[in-house]
Amino acid sequence: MTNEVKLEIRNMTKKYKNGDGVENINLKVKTGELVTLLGPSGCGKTTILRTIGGFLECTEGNVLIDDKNIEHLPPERRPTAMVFQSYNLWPHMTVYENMEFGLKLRKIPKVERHRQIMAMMELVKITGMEKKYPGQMSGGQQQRVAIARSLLLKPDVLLLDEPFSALDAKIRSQMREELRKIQLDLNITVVFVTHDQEEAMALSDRIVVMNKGSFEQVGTPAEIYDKPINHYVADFIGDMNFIEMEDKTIAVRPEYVTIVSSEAGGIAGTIRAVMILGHYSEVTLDTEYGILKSFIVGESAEQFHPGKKVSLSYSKSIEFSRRKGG
Ligand SMILES: Nc1ncnc2c1ncn2[C@@H]1O[C@H](COP(=O)(O)OP(=O)(O)OP(=O)(O)O)[C@@H](O)[C@H]1O
Repeated sequence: MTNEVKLEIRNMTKKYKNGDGVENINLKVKTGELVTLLGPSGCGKTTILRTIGGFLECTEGNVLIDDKNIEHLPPERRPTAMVFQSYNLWPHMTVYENMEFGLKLRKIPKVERHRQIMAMMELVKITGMEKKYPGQMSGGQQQRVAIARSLLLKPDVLLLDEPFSALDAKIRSQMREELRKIQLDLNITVVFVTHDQEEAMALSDRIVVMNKGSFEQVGTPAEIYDKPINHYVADFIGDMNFIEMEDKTIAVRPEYVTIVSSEAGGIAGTIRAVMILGHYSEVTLDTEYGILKSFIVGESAEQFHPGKKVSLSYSKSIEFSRRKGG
């Protein structure tokens, strides 16, 4: 990643006729950076991606790549390429033909096309599948073809709209890792859309947390996780306990909650349930602040059973004032 700005969205608003859309969006993405738009369904992630790709017109504001306004350009003339959730491969073309199509349009000579396609197939690990049709491949393989096809166009900015959401959990995390590696190796600038916070945390240089058409917080995964700026972000990312006081809310991650014997002071609680989740256990407790959770690593959760009276303390917390905490 470098410090130069590759993509800039400046004061962008996109409103649909019914009033839905996104408002006053500002974002700078650096060359080689992977920025993820993260938020619940309907918050406007795809709308932003489509305005960058040229599939939607901004109502107000600009989209710039390398400081040049690209708004007058149709999608195919923009220095962007988009990969969709549904792969969008041409079913009547082989893998090879799918990948070759864009290069032909760009008048790349045949020998050079072949060289580039073979190298790209190797990069995304689909070597040997060039004669297959999309219908003869798994979802993960088809998405590899779709990503390869986009990368062959050497876009300045690659736009990925929930590319892995149709894949099962294991393939999904594998694809995520591979994408990140390719993206770093080739130093590609990526805007990635997902509603999956784990995917966003695992992949991104920076995450934009969205809510109802605007940005709540922009930051590195660690900043978003450790220093959420408000109740919404704290609640949306990871697990969080909220302890409501008169004038403020104290937010505590369950991994920072420790359970001790009831004589020890702190917040009194009664164990409600213990769930062993592999490498850690989730203990839920009834307290005067409602239900609170603690994550415990290792075997120590075995000493807790429902009904046991205990005491809670926490080592790290974030405070939101009630007024602006929202
Ligand atoms: N063509 C359209 N006409 C009118 N409203 C639209 C149109 N497309 C999207 N919307 C609305 O704009 C808002 C943002 O939609 P968008 O698809 O950008 O959200 P999203 O965050 O990508 O959601 P998802 O995760 O479900 O894809 C939603 O309220 C949606 O209903």
